[in-house]
Formats: sequence, C-alpha cells, structure tokens
Amino acid sequence: MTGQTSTTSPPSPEPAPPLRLGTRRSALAMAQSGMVAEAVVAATGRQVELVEITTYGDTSREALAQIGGTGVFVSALRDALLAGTIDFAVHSLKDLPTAAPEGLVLAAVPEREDPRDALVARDGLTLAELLEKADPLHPARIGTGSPRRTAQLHAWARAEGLAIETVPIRGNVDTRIGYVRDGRLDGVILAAAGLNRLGRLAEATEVIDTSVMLPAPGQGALAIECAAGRPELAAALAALDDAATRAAVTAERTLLAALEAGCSAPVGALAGANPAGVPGNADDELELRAVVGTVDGETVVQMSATGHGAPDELGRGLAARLLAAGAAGLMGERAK
Ligand SMILES: NCc1[nH]cc(CCC(=O)O)c1CC(=O)O
Repeated sequence: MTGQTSTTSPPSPEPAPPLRLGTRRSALAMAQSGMVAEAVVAATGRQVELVEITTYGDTSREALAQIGGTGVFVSALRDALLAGTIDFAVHSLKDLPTAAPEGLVLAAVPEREDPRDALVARDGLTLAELLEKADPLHPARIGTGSPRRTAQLHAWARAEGLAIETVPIRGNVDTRIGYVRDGRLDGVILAAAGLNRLGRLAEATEVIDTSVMLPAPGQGALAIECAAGRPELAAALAALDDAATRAAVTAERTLLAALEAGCSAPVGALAGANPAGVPGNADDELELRAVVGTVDGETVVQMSATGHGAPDELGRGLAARLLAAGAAGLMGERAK
C-alpha cells in the first residue's frame, strides 16, 4: 500500500491484524500448525501468521521421561499465550497434561485423524511377520520410547509365544524411521496421524489394530488453545471444534486423569461412537476401551464401558473399575 490514494479515499477501517499462531519448529508441529492456520483463515477470514517458539524439550537430549514428560513441549507455548505474544497455539492433544491450565481455554478440538499406532519396519514386514522370523536368541528389535507401546508389544508377543526386544528411542519422526533405514532396528512404532500429517503414512508397513495396541488418550487429535481473557477469539476458533472428537477425547483424558497417570504412563485408551463397529449398536452410544499394564507386558488389564451419558462420567467410571482391578500397582511410579 502507498500513501498516494489517501487524500481522495474515504478513511477505511484498519484491517484486523493477523492472528499469531505460536508453534514449535519441529516438522510435525509446523505441519499441524499449518493445517490449523488454513482452517482458521477459512473459518474466520482472518489472516494467520506463524510465530516459532523454541522449547526445552526441543533442545534436550535427555530421555523424555526424565525431563517430566511431553509437558515440557507445551509450557513454552502456554507462557507465550499468557504473555500475549501469541494469540493461539496448536498442540498434539496427547501431549497436553490433563490438568486444566489457569488462564487458558481449550477453544477447539478439530476432527480427529486415525488414532492408531503404526509400524515402520524393514522389508515391508508387519509385526506378526517380523516376530515369526525371530527366535529367542535373535528377537525382533522394535524401537519405542513409550511405556504404553512397550507394555502392549510385550503383552502381545507373550500371548503369541513370540520373541521381541524393545529398544528405547526418542527423537523426531525422521530420526526414528532412520533407525530402521540404517538397519539398527527391525521396526519402530509411531502414531499414524503424525506420519500422515508429514505426508509419510505410505512408509508405514502396518497400521496396528486396536485389538493389539490401544493408542494414547487423545492420540490423533489436535488441541487449539487461547487465553481465557479473549472470549471473542475463543468463540471464533470454536468453529473448528468437532463434537464427536471432543466427546471421545474427554472420555479418554478423564480416564487418564482419574488413574492419576501422566502422558508417559503405560495407559492406552480409545473412545468413539461404536468404534468397534458392532452391528446393531447405536451410533450415539460412546464406547471407551482402556488398557493398563506393566511395561514388561506380563500383566495387563483391559476393560471397556459404553454409555449415553456424559463422556467424563464414562471415563471416571472405567478408571474406577481399572483401579479396583489393581491398575495403580501396574503403572509403577506415577507420573507427576
Ligand atoms: N509423543 C510425540 C507425539 N505427539 C503427537 C504425536 C503424533 C500425532 C498425534 O498423536 O496427534 C507424536 C509422535 C508419535 O507418537 O509418533
């Protein structure tokens, strides 16, 4: 724009400044933020600019569990929201602590992608094929840093009488798939949604059935957060909310909170409207399935509940049943 027209044009209203979307710099965070930015532009007509925020979790090489779980990724973005240096932020919902943060609101939970975990393995192999080729002296070596994935992998291998070795790894998607490409590991487990958002789902050699592995509570869903003091912004962002996803992840996260488990605990949970697709079951009925186990897979407790009531009550009720069955003793040291 130049000043040349200003003498003859009537004064026009200032265009609203772009909304500042705070994001981590990782490829996955940038992809997620980019997708949400486009949806916000489409829904609100406002422009969106990305503001990169670096977190301690992005720079530390310590095991994630030792630096307090994935919550470290979240706090720098939240600090920026509270300070007003950004207007909204996008998180992977499964990385969000269950405690509601003071001064912030979960403005929207957009429609969830495939919540399942995926295997990226050598030679196009599935989990069953990998393990059938292995023997006790040469177990299949599968990389994952997640106690939940580790517990369920071992539980499944035990049930099948197959040999598996889990290798703790961390790092971004590229790093983790790199362990397979360079032959150090037979396979790695990643969230299908993360692979998909990076345009790399074709590299998965299997999307793991939920009868073998239940995802983390909230996996595959995004969370859009803004300051509680910006109700008009929150209302605009709410255009991106998906009621069915919100109900499912509320049930999953209430269960997690009631178990007093953190995002690094060996807890899997998945809710959905008749997610098992059982013929004859009503679609408006919410089903919640959950698993808690020891990391070695020796003991796992799996339960499910269905209901038409409030999703949080479904989650609390199932958590109570899991705790009554001894779940607390299986989770080991509780995450903070
Ligand atoms: N723990 C990191 C993380 N947080 C969210 C995702 C994937 C995307 C999602 O679940 O929405 C991932 C990577 C992974 O688990 O493979």
